[in-house]
Amino acid sequence: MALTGKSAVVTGAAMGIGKALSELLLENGAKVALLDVNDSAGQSLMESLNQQHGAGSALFLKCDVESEEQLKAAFQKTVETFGGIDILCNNAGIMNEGTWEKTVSINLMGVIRATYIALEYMNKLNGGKGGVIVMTASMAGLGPFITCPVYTATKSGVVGFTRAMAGASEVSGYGIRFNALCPAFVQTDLIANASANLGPFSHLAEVAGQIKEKLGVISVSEVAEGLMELVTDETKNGEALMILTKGKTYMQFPSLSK
Ligand SMILES: NC(=O)C1=CN([C@@H]2O[C@H](COP(=O)(O)OP(=O)(O)OC[C@H]3O[C@@H](n4cnc5c(N)ncnc54)[C@H](O)[C@@H]3O)[C@@H](O)[C@H]2O)C=CC1
Ligand SMILES: CCCCCC(=O)/C=C/C=C\C=C\C=C\[C@@H](O)[C@@H](O)CCCC(=O)O
Repeated sequence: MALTGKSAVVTGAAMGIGKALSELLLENGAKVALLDVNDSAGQSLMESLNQQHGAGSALFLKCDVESEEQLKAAFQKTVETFGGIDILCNNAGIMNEGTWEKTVSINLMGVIRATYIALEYMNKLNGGKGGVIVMTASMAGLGPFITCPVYTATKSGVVGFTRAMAGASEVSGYGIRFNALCPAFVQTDLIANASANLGPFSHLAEVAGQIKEKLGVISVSEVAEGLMELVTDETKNGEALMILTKGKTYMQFPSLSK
C-alpha cells in the first residue's frame, strides 16, 4: 500500500510515539489528522509539520479518546477535510496504576471506541474504501509486566481485540487490516514519569528499572519504522509485531479457527 494521497488519523499524536508515527506518515506522502488532548503541543506540531510538508497536510484536532462525542466530531472533520480515512493509528495511552479506571478507559476502551467510529467510514460494507488500523499496544500485552498489572491487562486486551477484529474483518469482507505494534521500553515522557505512576506497586519501582535495564530502551523512530511495515505490507493482518533493541519479531499464537 503506497501512502501518497492517503489519509491517516493518529490518536495521542502530539508527543512521543504518536508524534513520530505522524511525522513518518507525512514523510511518506500521507495527510495526517493529529488527535490529542494536549492543545498547545498539538497546535504547535501541526504548524511545524505544515511548514515541512506543505500547508494542509497536517490537521490538529483536540480530542480526548475517552469521549465518544469528541471522537465522532474529529473523524467527521477529518473526512470533510481529507475526503476519507485510509489509516487509523490507535496510539493514545497512559500508564497509571493509581488511576486504574482511567488507564482502562483510555488504553482499551479508547481503542475500541475509535475503531468502531472509524469502521463507519472505512468499512467496505458501509461504502468505505477499506484500509488499515494499527494499535500501539506494548510488549506488556504479550507477557506480564509485573510492576503494572492494569497496564498489562489493557495492552493484552488491545492485542486480543486487534487479532479478533482482523479475523472478523477478513471473514466479513470489511477490507480493513488490523495489526498491533508491541514495543518494549521507548524513550518518551511515559517512562520518564513512570515511577510516580505505579500506584499500589510503587514499591516495585526498582524492579521496573531492572526490567528496563535488561530489555533496553528504543527510540520512537524504531517504533515508527514498525508502523510503516504493518501499513504498507498488505499481507499483514492480525499481526503483533514485537520491537526490541535487538530487532523486530512477528509473534506466533495458537490458532482457534484454522
Ligand atoms: N513509552 C513506552 O515505553 C511505550 C509506550 N507504549 C504505548 O505507546 C503509546 C504512546 O505512548 P508514549 O508516546 O510513550 O506516551 P507519551 O506520554 O509520550 O505520549 C502520549 C500522548 O498521548 C496523549 N494522550 C494521553 N491521553 C489521551 C487521551 N485521553 N486522548 C487523546 N490523547 C491522549 C498525550 O497528550 C500525549 O501527547 C501508548 O499507548 C503507550 O502505552 C507502548 C510500549 C512502550
Ligand atoms: C516489559 C514490557 C515493556 C513495557 C513498556 C511499556 O509499554 C510501558 C512502560 C511503563 C512504565 C515503565 C516504567 C519504568 C520505570 C523505571 O524507569 C523506574 O521505575 C526506575 C526507578 C529507578 C530505580 O531503579 O529505582
